[in-house]
Amino acid sequence: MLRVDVTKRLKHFDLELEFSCAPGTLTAIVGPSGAGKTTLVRLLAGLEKPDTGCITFGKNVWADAAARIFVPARKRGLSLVFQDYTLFPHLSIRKNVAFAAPNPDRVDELMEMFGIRHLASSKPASISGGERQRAAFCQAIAREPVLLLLDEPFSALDVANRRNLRSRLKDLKSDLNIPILHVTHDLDEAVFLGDTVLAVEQGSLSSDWLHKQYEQNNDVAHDGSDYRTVLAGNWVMDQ
Ligand SMILES: Nc1ncnc2c1ncn2[C@@H]1O[C@H](COP(=O)(O)OP(=O)(O)OP(=O)(O)O)[C@@H](O)[C@H]1O
Repeated sequence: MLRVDVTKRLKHFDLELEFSCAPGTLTAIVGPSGAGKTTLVRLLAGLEKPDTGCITFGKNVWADAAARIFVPARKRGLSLVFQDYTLFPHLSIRKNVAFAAPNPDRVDELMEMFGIRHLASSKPASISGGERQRAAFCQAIAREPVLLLLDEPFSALDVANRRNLRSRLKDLKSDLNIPILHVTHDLDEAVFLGDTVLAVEQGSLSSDWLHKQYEQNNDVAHDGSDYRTVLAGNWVMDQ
């Protein structure tokens, strides 16, 4: 279980967040631009230190401001996928995916699942953006991380690639059995993928923003699900 209870002073407001994510579940983080979503990802990834509070993963303390404990990114055993794919340009796609992967069989299985097995010997520069992002996903998962952090991983993709990757992620979610944190601007995507949807506004959890979005979206999400159902359930954590 990932537990987060931190504050961090930002330029215009304080980030103050408290929540937890269980293994096998996906927590979608939504909210307006500049709300602090990427800062949260950077705190979890070990790229920034909280000013106060703790981040723990199971029995491991990753950050504790009072005790001056801070475990750096490379020692947290997590994977991070951004909007911009993070592949080594000089390595083939298979070597990229296999980089830091403990189990070679899993590499081939994941490449098959993400539809990039035929690109095994290609270099990143010679394949499409969507294929590169699929390879970046495979690489992130093949490392067998304890936590998967996704920061707008689909936002540079066209609709078809976006849908394809979304579905793969949904299929994999419970199999991976790790907490997944997914930052997105797309509320439909958050509702489609998320077991929990957290809205962050000005650094704090707030369901107000989500309610406003729901009203503007005319009650019904594009996939047919009703935001009202989502908002009435346990999906949204109210502060
Ligand atoms: N290290 C920092 N120190 C002080 N302020 C920061 C720091 N990093 C980001 N900020 C500020 O904190 C706010 C939140 O930024 P952040 O990138 O986390 O938002 P976001 O929700 O991810 O936005 P977007 O959806 O546009 O990517 C912004 O006003 C930003 O200028």
